Amino acid sequence: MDAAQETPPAPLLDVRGLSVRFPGPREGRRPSWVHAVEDVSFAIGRGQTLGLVGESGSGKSTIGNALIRLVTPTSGTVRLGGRDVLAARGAQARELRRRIAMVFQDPYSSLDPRRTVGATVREPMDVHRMLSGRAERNRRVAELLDLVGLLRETAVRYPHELSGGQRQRVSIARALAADPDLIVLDESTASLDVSVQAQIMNLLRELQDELGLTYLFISHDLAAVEHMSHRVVVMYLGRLMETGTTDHLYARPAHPYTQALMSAVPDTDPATEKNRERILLGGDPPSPLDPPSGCVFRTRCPMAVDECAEPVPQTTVSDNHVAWCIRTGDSLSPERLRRFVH
Ligand SMILES: Nc1ncnc2c1ncn2[C@@H]1O[C@H](COP(=O)(O)OP(=O)(O)OP(=O)(O)O)[C@@H](O)[C@H]1O
Repeated sequence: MDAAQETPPAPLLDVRGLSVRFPGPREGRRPSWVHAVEDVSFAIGRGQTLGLVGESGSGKSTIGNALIRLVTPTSGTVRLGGRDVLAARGAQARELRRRIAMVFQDPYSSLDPRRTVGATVREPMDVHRMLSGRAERNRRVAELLDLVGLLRETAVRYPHELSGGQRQRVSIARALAADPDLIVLDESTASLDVSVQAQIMNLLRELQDELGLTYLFISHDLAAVEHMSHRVVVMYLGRLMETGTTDHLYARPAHPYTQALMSAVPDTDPATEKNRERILLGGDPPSPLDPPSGCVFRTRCPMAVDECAEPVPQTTVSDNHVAWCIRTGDSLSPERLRRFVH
């Protein structure tokens, strides 16, 4: 292989040092800050899916919202196809906004109840003045409904006439209408029944293969993330804990937080479920108003030592797999294990 072939292609999305702080309650005269996302970096290659996983409050939605500029980051850069998303203004900002679409969790509240499906799906094309006129856009709406597995006649219906799965298909058609490069899927299957969830995930994968789409798949559901993603990022309290290819990370989770998350997923095989070691984390997550120094997970971590209060270096686990933990590769002492494993 020559040098040119060895250079990996530039990622479609490149997020560097992203931090988002929200104003918190005032303590007397002093303002306070919610550290929602702190110094997060990741990249997604074109046609790939990155899974973003973590418990409620870990900062996942804030990252998605920062990408579509619903929230303003405190610092960091977001590049799409090499162009600076956060610094863009005017026509360039509108163009970049078109190229990143979002599908939200709740198809019940994210669709306007007074608009027909056709008008809802057409709206992004109207906003971005795409195609040559309304007739052309309506033709495209029909194609998009086909693409997401809905009958063309659905265009004249209203959201309340549809099932949850059908509504989420409408949300996906609407996201596709602007012809985006990247789709942020924020808990997009979480409110659906298990069987409908599987159908929507399969639809998303088929669309990715067909259209070369790139996804940021945000979910607290480890199994859904494993099914959908090429790479995974694990977050806790606004910080990165671990990232790697899905196969590596699920086969050998290196961070104690990832191990705890994975041990909490019920095993579908009752024989292995009975013998499984479950790590129960003590206490509640600390307040994002006053996160711990060093590793933010240390206050609940069964492996924590004094040095964990110092800044955490990045540790290479294997090719394409890193963790932010100084105890990676160490095993728990039997006494510590007894305190945390039930
Ligand atoms: N507008 C806001 N103002 C103040 N704090 C906020 C705001 N939005 C989010 N937060 C806080 O930021 C932190 C991260 O929230 P975020 O919604 O990004 O987490 P999440 O991982 O997506 O969780 P969930 O799945 O529950 O939405 C939380 O502590 C949350 O309370």
